[in-house]
Amino acid sequence: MSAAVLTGLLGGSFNPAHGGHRRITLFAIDALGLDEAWWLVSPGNPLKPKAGMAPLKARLLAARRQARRARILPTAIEQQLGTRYTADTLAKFVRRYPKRRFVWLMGADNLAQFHRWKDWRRIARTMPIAVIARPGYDAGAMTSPAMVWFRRYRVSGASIRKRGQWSAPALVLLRFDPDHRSATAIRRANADWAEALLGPDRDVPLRDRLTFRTVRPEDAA
Ligand SMILES: Nc1ncnc2c1ncn2[C@@H]1O[C@H](COP(=O)(O)OP(=O)(O)OP(=O)(O)O)[C@@H](O)[C@H]1O
Ligand SMILES: O=C(O)c1ccc[n+]([C@@H]2O[C@H](COP(=O)([O-])O)[C@@H](O)[C@H]2O)c1
Repeated sequence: MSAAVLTGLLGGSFNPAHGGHRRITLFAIDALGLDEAWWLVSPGNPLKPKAGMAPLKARLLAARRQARRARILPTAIEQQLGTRYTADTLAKFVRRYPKRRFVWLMGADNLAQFHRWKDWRRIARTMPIAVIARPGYDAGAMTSPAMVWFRRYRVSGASIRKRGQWSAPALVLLRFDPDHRSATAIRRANADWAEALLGPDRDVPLRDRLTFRTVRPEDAA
């Protein structure tokens, strides 16, 4: 019997996607022995303001560019599922893809505020979580309320590599060369990135922009 496909999930605003996303994802694929990763381009992070958030279409297009020629599949599946909260998305995922196994990936900035996410302990019980070090956030992540709870569930990357031999909750802390890139810095340097990317489509009303065809995880090889 062949082993289940092991897929990493990196949720994000991707406003816009940048080389740091690509690099941390490739690093996680390697460190955890993942077969692939899906980027879940969020319709809207529940904890982030809507102001300044580019249309989903532009964020997905930028994500596709960043993911080129890598085992990374950008998707707007939360838009299709109608979910905003990660706990709801992941509950649907495990029902929808029973033959896959998933690992939730996130940067240390998200571990620092993970205790503010809806049903964060339920997320932790749904699948292992791997946290990638991020400059400026590692100390806050280590002392965060969620990390206090996670301490007893720490495992090594090697234990994720041994497919089928782990169960959630499980937390892996991944250390590597710090990557200083951020979407905030890109927006500061180029506030019009989405307009430029959408080109002639830029005047199409948002509701029509959202009728674009998304890559669906089912289409993944
Ligand atoms: N340079 C980085 N190092 C480690 N993790 C990162 C890095 N950039 C993004 N991430 C992680 O990737 C995921 C998606 O990030 P997101 O789309 O919010 O980008 P961002 O650069 O953090 O954006 P913003 O600056 O707008 O907050 C999050 O889990 C985030 O922690
Ligand atoms: O479910 C929540 O309560 C929740 C709160 C904050 C962030 N998230 C998710 O965290 C992921 C990272 O978001 P971001 O904006 O930091 O890139 C993205 O998938 C969000 O939907 C989820």
